[in-house]
Amino acid sequence: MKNSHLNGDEVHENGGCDNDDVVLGVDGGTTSTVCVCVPLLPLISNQNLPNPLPILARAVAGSSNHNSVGESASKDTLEKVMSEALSKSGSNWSAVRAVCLGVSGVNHPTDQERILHWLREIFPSHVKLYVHNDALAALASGTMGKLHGCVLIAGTGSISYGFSKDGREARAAGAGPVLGDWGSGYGIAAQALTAVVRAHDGRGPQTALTDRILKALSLSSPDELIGWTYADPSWARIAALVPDVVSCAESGDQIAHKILVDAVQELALSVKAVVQRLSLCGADGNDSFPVVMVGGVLEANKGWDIGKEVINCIHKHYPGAYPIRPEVEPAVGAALLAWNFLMKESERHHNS
Ligand SMILES: Nc1ncnc2c1ncn2[C@@H]1O[C@H](COP(=O)(O)OP(=O)(O)OP(=O)(O)O)[C@@H](O)[C@H]1O
Repeated sequence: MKNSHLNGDEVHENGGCDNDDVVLGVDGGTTSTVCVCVPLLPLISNQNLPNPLPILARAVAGSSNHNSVGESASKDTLEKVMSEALSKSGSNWSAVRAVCLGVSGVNHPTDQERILHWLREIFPSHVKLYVHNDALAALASGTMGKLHGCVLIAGTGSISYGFSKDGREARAAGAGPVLGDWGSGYGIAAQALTAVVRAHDGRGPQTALTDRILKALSLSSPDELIGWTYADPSWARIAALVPDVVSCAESGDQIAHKILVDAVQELALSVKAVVQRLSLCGADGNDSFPVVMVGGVLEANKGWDIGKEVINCIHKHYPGAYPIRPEVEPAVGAALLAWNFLMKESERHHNS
């Protein structure tokens, strides 16, 4: 493997890269971190992206959200996952031409700067570095690297994130369960558990959620839910109950149905907030724009399909919104973003 020996401003006929040069795309989530290593040349030499995109290697590690695991563990995880992807691809650090990290917990320019500063200690100055919130990588995974439109992520947590054609960005929700992400997996499951306890106390109506959830958790009484939640309050463990809520709603339980209807409203509201702030729908409200749908909660279900209901709700306000369920994972979206940024810089260089 050769070092490209280019500084960032040099542009050759092939876009300024060697055959062996690679791009790293990283999706740093709260649950896991994925890094893909992509060869740069096929991306540069094709006007259209090759389909399927060549992936040299993929590596997976644990959480890299600094809010969850702390800064030092987050750095260790990111470095480890990049190193593993490079070694699996038979490549090494000196072949890296650009890196795009989409990391959850990057919410402020200071988060971005801190990570960029640390990355600069690993990579020499000619390597292009881009650090963003992981939602941006998810958006790019649906738009094949184009930064336009809105992404809705609903997994354990939820967030809506958008980008306008003139480069403005906006987000809504994604602040965690304490701060009201009621459309998230955690939000839905917490509402369901609350409904069970309320019914048991006599503070709320009876619901099929009681039997369903107790069975799923191998518990015999709602009283035991107190010990169950205190034993391990991790968000993903609670959020895992969403398919049980969906089943109850599908069997006609009104409480479960109402919880899902409220979640749909919350998720659609977060998309609408982003669309409004960025005027993605245009002055007359009819412009078309993509809404990239990501996360387990938006999985298509035969009966109660949360993702479909969210889209129906968005369509009432914005008929031009078109849903995209990405065919590639967010880490590939991050690699595509790095490629896109490189192309833009190369164009700017040619035009100057
Ligand atoms: N068929 C389904 N219908 C609805 N929800 C589902 C379905 N399958 C899984 N889920 C829910 O999806 C959530 C997990 O989704 P996902 O794996 O995308 O999240 P994550 O990566 O753990 O979280 P995050 O994106 O917040 O980091 C859980 O709440 C789970 O209960």
